[in-house]
Amino acid sequence: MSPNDRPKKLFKVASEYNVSTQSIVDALAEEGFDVANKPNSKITPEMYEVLEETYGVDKAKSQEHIKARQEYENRRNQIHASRNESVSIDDYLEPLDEELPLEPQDDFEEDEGTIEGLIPQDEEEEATVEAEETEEVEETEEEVAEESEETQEAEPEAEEKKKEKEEVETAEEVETEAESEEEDTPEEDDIEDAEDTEEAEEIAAEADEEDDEDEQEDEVPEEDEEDDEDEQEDEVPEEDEEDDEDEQEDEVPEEDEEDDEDEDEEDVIRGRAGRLKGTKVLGKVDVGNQPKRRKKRKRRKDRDESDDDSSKSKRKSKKEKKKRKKRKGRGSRVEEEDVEQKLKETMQKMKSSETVGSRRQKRRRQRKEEREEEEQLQAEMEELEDEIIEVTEFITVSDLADIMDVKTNDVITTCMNLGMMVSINQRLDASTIELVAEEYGFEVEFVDADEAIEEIELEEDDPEDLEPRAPIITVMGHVDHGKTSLLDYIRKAQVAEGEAGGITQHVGAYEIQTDDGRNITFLDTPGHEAFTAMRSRGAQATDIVILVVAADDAVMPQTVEAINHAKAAGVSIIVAINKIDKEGANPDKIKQQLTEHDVIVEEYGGNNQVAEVSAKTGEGIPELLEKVLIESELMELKANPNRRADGVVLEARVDKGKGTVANILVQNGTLKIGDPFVAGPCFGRVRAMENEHGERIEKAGPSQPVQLMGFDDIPQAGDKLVVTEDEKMAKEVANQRQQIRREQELRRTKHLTLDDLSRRMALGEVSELNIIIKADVDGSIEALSGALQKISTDEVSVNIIHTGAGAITESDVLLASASDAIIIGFQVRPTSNARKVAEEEEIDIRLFSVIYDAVDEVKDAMEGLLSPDISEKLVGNAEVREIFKVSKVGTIAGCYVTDGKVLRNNPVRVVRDGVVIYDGEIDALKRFKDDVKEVQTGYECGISIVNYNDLKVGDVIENYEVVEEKRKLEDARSFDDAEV
Ligand SMILES: Nc1nc2c(ncn2[C@@H]2O[C@H](COP(=O)(O)OP(=O)(O)OP(=O)(O)O)[C@@H](O)[C@H]2O)c(=O)[nH]1
Repeated sequence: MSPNDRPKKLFKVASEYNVSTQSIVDALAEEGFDVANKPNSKITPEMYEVLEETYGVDKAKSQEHIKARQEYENRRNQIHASRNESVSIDDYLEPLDEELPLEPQDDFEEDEGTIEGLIPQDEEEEATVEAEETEEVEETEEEVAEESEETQEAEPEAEEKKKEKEEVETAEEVETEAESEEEDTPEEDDIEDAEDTEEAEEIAAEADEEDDEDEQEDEVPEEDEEDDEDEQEDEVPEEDEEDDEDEQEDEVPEEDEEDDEDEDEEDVIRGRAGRLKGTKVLGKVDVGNQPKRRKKRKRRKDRDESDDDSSKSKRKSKKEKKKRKKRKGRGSRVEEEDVEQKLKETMQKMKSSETVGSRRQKRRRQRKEEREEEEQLQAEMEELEDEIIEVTEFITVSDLADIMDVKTNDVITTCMNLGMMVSINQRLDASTIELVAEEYGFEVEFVDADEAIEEIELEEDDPEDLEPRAPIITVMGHVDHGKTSLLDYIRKAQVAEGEAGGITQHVGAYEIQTDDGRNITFLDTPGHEAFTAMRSRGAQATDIVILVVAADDAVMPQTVEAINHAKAAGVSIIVAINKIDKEGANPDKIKQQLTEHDVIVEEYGGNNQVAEVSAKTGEGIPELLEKVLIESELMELKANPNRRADGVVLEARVDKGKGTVANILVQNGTLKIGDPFVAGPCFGRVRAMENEHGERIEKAGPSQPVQLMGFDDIPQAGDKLVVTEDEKMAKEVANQRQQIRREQELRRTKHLTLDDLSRRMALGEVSELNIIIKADVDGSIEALSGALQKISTDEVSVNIIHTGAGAITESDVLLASASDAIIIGFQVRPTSNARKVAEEEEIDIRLFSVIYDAVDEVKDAMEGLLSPDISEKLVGNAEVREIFKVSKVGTIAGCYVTDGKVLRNNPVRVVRDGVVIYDGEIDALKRFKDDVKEVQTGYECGISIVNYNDLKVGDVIENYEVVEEKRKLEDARSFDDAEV
């Protein structure tokens, strides 16, 4: 996934642009994006684009700055590196042809070849040995150079130079001492003063090597300038890249002040010296001075005494060779020029070889860098992977700490810093987990506990195995429009005819057969309540809804509700315009009215089939059934009867004789006697099955309703029943589900609430906020839904699934439950039934008297800022039972306190038929003739309201108080964000 496809978090984007989160929020707000100033707020690619436009220039500038800085650093490093490499003499030589295709070793052989010309044949062997030694030294010294380079890169230049000088001095000392065999060991102490022990050891080792060479040289009888030259040559291989110009130049004149003739040779020597590195060489230069020689001589003397004859003779021959060479060099001018020429050529080639050498070094360094880079990248990748933690919601503080590998106390402290007091075993909700994890640099992926343990995977059917199945129908419609009559008619007409004895028992659904032998299954609980109650448990049994509308009536509130419920479930709607036998039946009017609710019948160019029927006469019913079958064909409803069955529990109860029985609708596969199954948190084995006629059956195929026995416990309507491989598995899954259900019941609210919204958003569970609006009048509904729809964000869109005027009913609550919606009531109240169901189903009902309060509250919830400082609390209700008109005083309502209590000083609202009609204050609260401060439930009282005399019997006087709520975590968080 490209980074642009994925929303970024606000705080990351802020740090990317190096601006405050508030600035980002403001900038986005200007462009119409509403983003909460929370670190974890998601910045979508679209917002990111906007920010790129706003801050892109700054970002580019800062990137340029970074780039410039990097370039500067690179340049600086290069200078360092090249200084280390180029301590060579090359800098003082003519520029050389880079093209020379030379490998160092070959070059060297070639060099030797060239040297051959000037070195007598018998010296060739020695020259080769020397060359090999040089190679070795070069290799070692490259490594040393690399190390020293690394060290030096970190040092300021001035210091570095100083250090180099110190090194030179140290090395000189080392070298000087190294000349003496006896002093070889103690010298290491000095070397340790140099920057690297390892390097120093090498220095020592090389010093030893040089000793050998020097010894050989020293055996030359005449110790004069020629000796110096030899020495110089021997030193050459050890010249370090780090050597600096001055040092190099200083050495030479010191060594060879008088020897003008050897000037060119000196150049040559410098060239060779440059190729080989090592601070020790510089020491050697000094060693070339008198004291060194003296030491050498002394040592030679010692050696002479101890060495055996063979070594003596060997050295002698070498010395002689050298002597001859020198003398030869001196002997003729022409030869000298030749030598000069040859040496120059040699140097050129050597220079090339050196270039190759340094290239090799560069390559090596490059490879090293590449390797390091790769390793770093790898480490980063691993780190990134490590950064994502997978947790289930409601993990305890200590478990979270364990997963993040931090101390529990630290997590507790972090929570405190975030404004939460938590204990070690406290379970954290999703948004808190995310916030805490973020503090430790972790990204959270929530794993659904249900998913985590769900072991039953329903395998996909091969399309070839699928066979058409009967459609499953639910009949819905407004009260008294004829749902039951229609179902009854169909049942009697279609079932009673075909089956002897008709339907003898209630199995929640029944199958009918049309004249041409095709089956239709009807769920026999009409109305959307049952349908929605089932759906609210995650089960959808219905394929098609028959929407019954009485032709002599009109599209009524429950018709609209039924439409909304069906649409929310994504179920096809077939309209049955009933009671066409009645006078005044006007099917066209119904069709027209339905279009207003997006149910457009075919003749009006829509997709909804319509049948005009009479449940009384049976007219049009065959056509209706035909249309149902056409619809089911269009829907290609198919199932595979040859597999393990799955289905849905329609209802369950305990039967005295049979034990737990449940009505099951088989949806796929074939359910057989003996099948082990799991249904929600229950499990069992099919002991017996009966059809709707009370007959025992051995098996039941797709779309077939059965009454099933064999449960270990009572399942709930809507639980999914799945046949498992064996009973053990069924038991395991059921147990796990039980555990999860228990935990879920303990921990989480069943349905979405505004308080819960930000948490659910953090879990990624909510992408739309479903709202049901109930208000006093249509005008309020429009205003409210318009305002609410506007606050949709990219993250969460506000989806108004149902609106209606009047009190909040049970049906509204059930729809909210099935669609995971919240209910917003504007100047209306829930009916007592609705209130009860809402409590059971944990549906969030919010009541408002000001439209903008409603909008603000939803907006705050979406931004995770919910928990208003001020809220209303219902104190009690009093029902108006009698009205007394008292002149000069006004209307006094004789009331009965139905619940809670009525307090004299609290504000009141007058609610009529679930709709708030007045909001005001109590003028007088009386028990008999006494003014009282409060009246408890079950007592009668007299209430008069300031400036309101229009009270009627049946009104409810709602007594409420305004409470100030403590700020919650979200608020604390928002303060923190403001500081970010
Ligand atoms: N004339 C005539 N009367 C009908 C027809 N269908 C239903 N009725 C009558 O309408 C009344 C209500 O019918 P029900 O079937 O109870 O209506 P319902 O929609 O099931 O009503 P609830 O169960 O209260 O929701 C009954 O008195 C029926 O006899 C019809 O097609 N024609």
